[in-house]
Amino acid sequence: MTEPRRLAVIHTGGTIASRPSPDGRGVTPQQAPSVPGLRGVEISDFQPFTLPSPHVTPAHMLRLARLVAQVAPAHDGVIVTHGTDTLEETAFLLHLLLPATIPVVLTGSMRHMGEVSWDGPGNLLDAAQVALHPKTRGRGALVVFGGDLFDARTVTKIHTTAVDAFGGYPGPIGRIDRVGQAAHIEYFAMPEARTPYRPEHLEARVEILYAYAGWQGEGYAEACARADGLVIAALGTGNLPAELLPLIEQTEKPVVIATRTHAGPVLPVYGYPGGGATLVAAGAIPASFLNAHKARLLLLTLLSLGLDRAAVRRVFEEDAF
Ligand SMILES: NC(=O)C[C@H](N)C(=O)O
Repeated sequence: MTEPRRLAVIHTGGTIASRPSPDGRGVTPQQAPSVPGLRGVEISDFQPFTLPSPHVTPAHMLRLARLVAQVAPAHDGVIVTHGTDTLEETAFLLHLLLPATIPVVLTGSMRHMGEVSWDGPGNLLDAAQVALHPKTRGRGALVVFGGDLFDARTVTKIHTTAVDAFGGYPGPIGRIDRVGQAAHIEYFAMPEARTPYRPEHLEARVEILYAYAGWQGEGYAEACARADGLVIAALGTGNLPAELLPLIEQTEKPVVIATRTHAGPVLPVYGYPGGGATLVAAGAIPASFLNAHKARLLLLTLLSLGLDRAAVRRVFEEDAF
């Protein structure tokens, strides 16, 4: 007889654990779902917290990363159920903090268990089969949703209600389908080696500012005074209105320039005041291809490790994440 494979399922809340609350005030996380239809798999459930994902903080993510590292050696795969609103942030932090040798797959649902179109069971089964599959070894944290497999660095929530809620440029790195009962899993690229970051805490303060036509820097000075570092969701390839240039020139703290555009890199192309080239010359750090909220988590991790602005710049420049 073959040994059963061991799967750890870590429940954290979200719609996948939700139902309408008895008081009629709306849908809330209540009950962890179970993984359907897996034969020859021994499941251990863990429930470190049960939260809607807008309530999840970097401190919860750090706790979760430690729990995954703790349970992984005794299991063949780990899945994490999570609310979809901040799922990509938790996935990216697990990617940053855990070695790629731990197969950890995050999933959730867009419809709750009381709805006819409840998408929890399919996503759970997909996540479990992906986590346990030999081709998943060495890929670290992944997101599985609607049959698509996503890299934690590029995945993002692209729809507020659709069941295929996740995407992001350049798209999925793999796919799970079924032939009869058997899972058919393909990856479109080989895994990459990388070294995880190991912060003791995530207590640095990093805030995000969102650029818009006509922004004159309102809120910048206040955010800069409070925070250890800033991320700006800038325009296009990382450009800002001219008024921001002198503010950034005067800032000693790291200012990372991401983009509010949904795909593509931040590059020092434009030389008009506030153009990307002038911001970089003023000391700002381009976020590469990370969206603003993932750039924030990377900056938060690096500042919590005590890196200075020059060292932070190198990490972003070298895509060392
Ligand atoms: N589909 C979901 O899970 C959304 C929910 N608001 C959450 O992120 O917790």
